[in-house]
Amino acid sequence: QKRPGRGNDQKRPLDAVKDQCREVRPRQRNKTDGEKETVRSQGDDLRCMCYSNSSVDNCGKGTFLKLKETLRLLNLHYLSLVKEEKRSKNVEVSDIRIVNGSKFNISEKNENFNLGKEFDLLPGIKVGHQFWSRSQMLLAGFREHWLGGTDDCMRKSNRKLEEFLGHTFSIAATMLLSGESEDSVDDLLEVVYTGQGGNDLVFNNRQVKDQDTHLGNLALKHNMDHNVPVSVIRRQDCAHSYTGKVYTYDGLYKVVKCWADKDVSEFTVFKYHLKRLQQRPKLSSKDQVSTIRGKVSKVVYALPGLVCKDISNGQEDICIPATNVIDNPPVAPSGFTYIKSVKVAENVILPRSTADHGCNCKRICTNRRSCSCAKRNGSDFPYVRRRRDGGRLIEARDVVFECGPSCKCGHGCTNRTSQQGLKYQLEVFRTKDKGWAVRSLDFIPSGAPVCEYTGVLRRTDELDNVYENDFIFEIDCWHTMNEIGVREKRLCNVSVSTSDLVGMTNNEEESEREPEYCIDAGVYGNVARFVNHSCEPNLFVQCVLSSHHDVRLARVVLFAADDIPPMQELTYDYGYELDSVVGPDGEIKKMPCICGTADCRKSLY
Ligand SMILES: C[S@@+](CC[C@H](N)C(=O)[O-])C[C@H]1O[C@@H](n2cnc3c(N)ncnc32)[C@H](O)[C@@H]1O
Repeated sequence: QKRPGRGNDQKRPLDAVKDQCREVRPRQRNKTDGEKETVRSQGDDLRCMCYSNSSVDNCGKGTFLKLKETLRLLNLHYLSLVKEEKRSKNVEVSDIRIVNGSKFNISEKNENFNLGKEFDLLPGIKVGHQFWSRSQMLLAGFREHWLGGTDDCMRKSNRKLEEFLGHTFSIAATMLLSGESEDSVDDLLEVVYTGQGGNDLVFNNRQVKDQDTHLGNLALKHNMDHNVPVSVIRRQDCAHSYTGKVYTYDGLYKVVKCWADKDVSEFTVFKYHLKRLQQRPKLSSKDQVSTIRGKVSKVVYALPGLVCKDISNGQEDICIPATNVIDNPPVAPSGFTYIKSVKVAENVILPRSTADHGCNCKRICTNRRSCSCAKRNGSDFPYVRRRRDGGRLIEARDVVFECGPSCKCGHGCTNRTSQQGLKYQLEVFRTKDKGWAVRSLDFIPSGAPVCEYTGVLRRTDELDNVYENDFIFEIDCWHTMNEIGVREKRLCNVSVSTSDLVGMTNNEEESEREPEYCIDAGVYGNVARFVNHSCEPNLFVQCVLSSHHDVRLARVVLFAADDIPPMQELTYDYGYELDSVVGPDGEIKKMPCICGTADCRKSLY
């Protein structure tokens, strides 16, 4: 009888993305798509692109996934560049270098990654969508120009303009509000924007000459004259972002007025009064907190429905609040005891860490040729660390060998990234239909460890309450390495030296058996026990070995597969094989999946 368990089909987020991204093509619009239409707004006629409902649904969902895949590929590219930067002093990772990288030259980007720029609803990019760099916006096709506030469509999109408006003049498609040069009138519904040009970009950004009516400035006037709305992006500082900035899509604005003015130094500047289109989706107050300011302000965000200040009872470095705005009266999560690290069942013996497990590096491991832990990872370091991002896994692997108790390096070594405890402010919250769930109040960068799955480390064949227990995680590292069942190997170009590993068997029959050990979080567990399943998850499961080399007893750590904005539910793919769960009556058990994603498999198992 197969038991409920997880980890059968651990997705390979980045590898899978690499294949799929090749299929991404510029969006082909059908005839009914993108027809000129007059939309009533604030008493005026506005001319903008309008998609029929069905095509918004079809393209919107498909494009959303393509966008996610493109951004994953971009993140992989970024982390690989950071690795290169660490190895060679001549390589510096800048946003522009990311775009100019071989995989991402602009022409290839246009063919493979540009999702199509429109003047209205941008497929795949909803109001509130956050970008972490200009390169992300560029590669997603959201903007076409690297610099400047206003992205006029004169150069690349004349054909589109002709199709759309019958004109060949420039139109602004997107504009960036940096919060630096705008007038004080910005209440999220109305903005007075100062045009572009004439400022010292290299030194202090001050106005050094008059602005002229070229490019973006002219384009914005055309928007006003011809009633074409412009997509507004707001830029904010954000410590978690690798560029130090976050760019939030704030929807469509109409240019209602423009005029020439004098700035404090008496140079001529152009001013544009913009009003947000009321019929477009609004940022909800929660989103405004989380997206407009780039991260959740803990003062503004008072955690409605707080039922427990810290489910870890002070065990974690960062408290984990629980909220419940669903039940009446609201209840707190119960029926388990929080444990920060794995508890080993009495009849399980964890191998002892011996000197030959450890590396001899001093302080931090940097030399991939001499560090014995790096050698086990295919003569490479699996993590990179930049600034204070705490370390990020470049790509999902069959297994990651981290430094451990026998290593001579210190606790700050990047090759101990998953051992540093919680780094993000997580919240357990009650959902309408899936019980408890987890989200983060902080931005989580892709590749960052989110939490380890803790519980009691048990032999799988000794579980007693298996049919009622939803919290069992089977440790299937060995199965992934050997592509047993539906599991797929990760990172095919990295071969793990099996001579180092314990728990391996050459006996085919034995190796095909179900995982021998599992982590049972039914009674003892941590925040990971509340993370739900999704068919399009934003986390992935990574097996990690740090204090021993027995793959059957590997640690299980959840990592971010994407850049995850605040307030988004955290999920991973439970990876059940279909029809693999058998009930006490011998019948196959089914559990419908309600993750709600476009590509939902409709069944957990
Ligand atoms: C590890 S627990 C996750 C936390 C759980 N929601 C809770 O309230 O404790 C796994 C259980 O959550 C529920 N669950 C998680 N993801 C789900 C999904 N996508 N669809 C339906 N139920 C889900 C199922 O009942 C599953 O057995």
